[in-house]
Amino acid sequence: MQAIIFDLDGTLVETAPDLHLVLSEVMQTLGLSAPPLSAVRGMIGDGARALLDRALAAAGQERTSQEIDHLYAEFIDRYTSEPCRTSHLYDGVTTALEEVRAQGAKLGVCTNKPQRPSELLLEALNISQFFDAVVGGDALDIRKPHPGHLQTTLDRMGADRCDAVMVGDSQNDLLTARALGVPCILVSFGYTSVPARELGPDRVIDGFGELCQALGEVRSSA
Ligand SMILES: O=C(O)COP(=O)(O)O
Ligand SMILES: [Mg+2]
Repeated sequence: MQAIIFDLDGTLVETAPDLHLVLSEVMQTLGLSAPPLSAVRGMIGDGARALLDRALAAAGQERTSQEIDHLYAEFIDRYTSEPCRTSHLYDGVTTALEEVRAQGAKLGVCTNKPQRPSELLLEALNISQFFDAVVGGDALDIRKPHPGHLQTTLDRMGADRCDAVMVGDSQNDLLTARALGVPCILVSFGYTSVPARELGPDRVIDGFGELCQALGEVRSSA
């Protein structure tokens, strides 16, 4: 039985505008402006704390780790209280999830977004029922690109890595999958400073309408 593990931000859900909004609110408490949305899109992928670090660095700010802890707590509080203001599924996500589920695949989410807002977001977008496991970036001591994050997701899904395919948007997803010998499909529309095609995954898809065919091709060349 096939196991498909999805990244969340930039793969299933367009979350950058909401992350940008919360970042702006938190930075405003310091009298600072957040970087523009276009720049923030390139800062997502290593969790909320890394986003905050990168945004502060872009604003030329050096803060103590205690100050950053405080800001991070503020960020998580605000984001968790309203994780889905404008966030939305990319076109075709629900249909594609229905299709692969109907074919008997087990599905999981392996994301560097913290656990609680990840779960709330999936519920708000009405897709949480598709997943056998969701493992957020603060659920373990490690996170992507550490392969243990993907391995734990597979374990919680009751799936084997030999049956797995990772679907993501960034180098982190590709590195994580490769480290476990899992094929990787990248979407071309997510959050990555290096375009998906240049990263060299097994397949690139430009939309979720292409997912089933790409899964078939990856499986037959495995
Ligand atoms: O929140 C982030 O920084 C990234 O999350 P992702 O792993 O779902 O892309
Ligand atoms: Mg992502």
